[in-house]
Amino acid sequence: MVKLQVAIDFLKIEDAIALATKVAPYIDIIELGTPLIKSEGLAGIRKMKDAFPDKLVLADFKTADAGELEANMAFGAGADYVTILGTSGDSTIIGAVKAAKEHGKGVVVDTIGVKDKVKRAQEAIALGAEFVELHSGLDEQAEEGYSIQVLIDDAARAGVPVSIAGGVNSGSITAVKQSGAIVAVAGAAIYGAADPAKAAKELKDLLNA
Ligand SMILES: O=C([C@H](O)CO)[C@H](O)[C@H](O)COP(=O)(O)O
Repeated sequence: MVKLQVAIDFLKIEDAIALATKVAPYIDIIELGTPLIKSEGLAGIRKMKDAFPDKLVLADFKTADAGELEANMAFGAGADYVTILGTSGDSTIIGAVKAAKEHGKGVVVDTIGVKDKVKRAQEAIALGAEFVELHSGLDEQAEEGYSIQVLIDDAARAGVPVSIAGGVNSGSITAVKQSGAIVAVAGAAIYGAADPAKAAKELKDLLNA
């Protein structure tokens, strides 16, 4: 079953927890987005995990250096996953994986800014990442001509466990599922919807169809 991850790009943890409360029945992984973590810090991760002890919580650190140290910070605060940038050196990923093993948690390597996402995904899994996020960030999505199809094609070619993030919505999530991705990440399609619970349920139903 493909997991559904909600990416929460709010700035206040109270707003993030209120959103998560609405959508939790349909969500497998709750992601604290990078802006939320910069705004609320490690305390925000702890508050989210305390509110949802039975959900997987992902801290979207996008770590570029000091992989072991930063991963230890995230796991110590209650995160089940931490993201490390694929553009960082192998030693950064290796350090984070070491921390993950010590905590019984997982590293997700984020390919934002990586040119050859398929190759880096394969390398990251070989280094011990649990899965790789094939990701086009908010700025890239705003560029003219952006299409999530590139990520969907990469996922089908990667042959390793991947998630897809970068404009997943009700129009694209079936293709995301068919690509072989193990996690579909949806941010604005859920938190920007008039009825986030309805939007999350629709995405979950499409994944389960
Ligand atoms: O990770 C994200 C971005 O870098 C800002 O933190 C987004 O949450 C991710 O791209 C998913 O959001 P949507 O593209 O809005 O689905």
